[in-house]
Amino acid sequence: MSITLEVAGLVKDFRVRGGPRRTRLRAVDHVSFTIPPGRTLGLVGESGSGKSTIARMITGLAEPTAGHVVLRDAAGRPVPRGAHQEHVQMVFQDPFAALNPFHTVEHHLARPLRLHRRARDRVDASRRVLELLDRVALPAEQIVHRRPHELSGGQRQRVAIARALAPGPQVIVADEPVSMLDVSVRLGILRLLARLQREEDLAVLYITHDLATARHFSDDILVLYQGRVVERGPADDVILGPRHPYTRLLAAASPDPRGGRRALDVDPAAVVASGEMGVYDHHTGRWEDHSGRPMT
Ligand SMILES: Nc1ncnc2c1ncn2[C@@H]1O[C@H](COP(=O)(O)OP(=O)(O)OP(=O)(O)O)[C@@H](O)[C@H]1O
Repeated sequence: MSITLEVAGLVKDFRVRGGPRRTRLRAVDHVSFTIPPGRTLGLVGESGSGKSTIARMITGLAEPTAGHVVLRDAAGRPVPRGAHQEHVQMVFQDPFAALNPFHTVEHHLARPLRLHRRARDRVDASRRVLELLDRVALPAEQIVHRRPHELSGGQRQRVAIARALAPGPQVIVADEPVSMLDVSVRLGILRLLARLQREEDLAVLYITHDLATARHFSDDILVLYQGRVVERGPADDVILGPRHPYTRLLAAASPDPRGGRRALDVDPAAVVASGEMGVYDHHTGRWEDHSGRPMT
């Protein structure tokens, strides 16, 4: 089954501790996007811009203050809320924290298989566990009885990806899936996610603050600043021809692939001053306000 992820007008407010009652922080401010099957959307923005909060609302770990997360089947019908968990799975930043230190690789994978009725019995579950490990290019027989601390960081993240695949999801939310891994294994994990996406026609939300991998592994990019979308469009257009001062700042501050860091050519104050600017949409080639109306 192919699934499209639709996020419409998503808002999340948090109560600020210690402040006067009713003080709220708007962490996510009317964010909308659609990810069809077989596409990757890169969600970029610096720390605190609201990326993880969006991921948590999509996967049902947090309730939106307003707005909707809708999954649509190939005929455009919404999938009932109760079935979301089976269709949407998350890959977290820290695979060590995401896995239980007391349980073996087999346990981590057999459990979701049984919970989501993807295995008939114990024998079938064991067979499918080996298949899952194969799909994430791990030496199945060698590691199936190991515990998380007996694996390398990259292997742990592959196990976490295998676990995310166990329920047979059509949507994967990958929240900074390589930022805690050794640089030498990052590319391998991103290529694995890209291969799985092609093989399974998955809709992928790739959350990162790294513009270079966002460009390489995403079809489209959405730039988030203080909970708001400020720029969206095809990955190359956004990264190579940024229009919003904030995206320009991000692009200027990101490491030069030839080594070293580029000097900032945008004044951060200009970014703050542009807080009232709208969203630049490369698909339409125009500025829009935050409800999608063209700005003059
Ligand atoms: N449970 C919470 N209670 C109060 N404020 C929160 C909570 N979770 C997040 N926030 C605030 O919401 C804003 C967005 O946080 P979020 O974690 O979504 O950002 P992020 O872009 O994912 O950052 P990072 O890359 O550091 O994870 C931040 O200002 C954060 O302090």
